[in-house]
Amino acid sequence: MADFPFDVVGFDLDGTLLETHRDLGAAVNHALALGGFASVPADSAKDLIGGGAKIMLKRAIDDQGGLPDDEFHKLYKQTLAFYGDNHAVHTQPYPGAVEMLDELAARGVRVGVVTNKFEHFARAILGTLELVDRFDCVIGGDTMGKGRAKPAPDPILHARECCGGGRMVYVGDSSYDVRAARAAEVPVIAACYGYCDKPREELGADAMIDSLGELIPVLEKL
Ligand SMILES: O=C(O)COP(=O)(O)O
Ligand SMILES: [Mg+2]
Repeated sequence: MADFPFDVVGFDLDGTLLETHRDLGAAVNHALALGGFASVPADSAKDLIGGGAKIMLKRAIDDQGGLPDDEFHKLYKQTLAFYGDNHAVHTQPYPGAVEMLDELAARGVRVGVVTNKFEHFARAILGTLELVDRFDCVIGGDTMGKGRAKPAPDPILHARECCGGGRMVYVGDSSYDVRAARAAEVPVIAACYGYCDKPREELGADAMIDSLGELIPVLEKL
């Protein structure tokens, strides 16, 4: 509808649209076990998410003394292989996600995913959950090339272009998201129910939501 204030809404994936920490945690724990490290409790996995799988595994291993690069790399590959086979065992959309996407579609708003996950994982998960066709684009941490994932502005700007341009807002749960949106000069909403790596007031978003059901009313007031 013409009076909606945004033409495009960009969404982060982990901790914003999808609750993914149990599957990500299982992949990291698989690699930690192979490396002889202690596993991370499922809830603590939430604190490791935001910068992509490599940063997630690195944080977990560095907390236990670290590893030389070549050994780390082997475990990183094992993490990816495990996650590839087990990407949507426990993963599910947050409550209200589907209804909110329906509502945006009914209003003619275009939607894109901008995640730091590899694009093929994001597409596979959204495919398994039968959500992938709802998005006009899926931009992963590898889509734009090295050094151009969030917090760089590139993937958000690219998503806007893929969605036909216009007024965009971005929704994400971590400081990577807020920094990327700021760099892209796009307003940003913090998903405070997600895997926030900072206290909510310190994220520096333009508005905060505690559930996806709050998003559309918040956008209408922004
Ligand atoms: O997998 C991660 O660590 C980050 O993914 P996100 O950008 O969708 O939150
Ligand atoms: Mg996230």
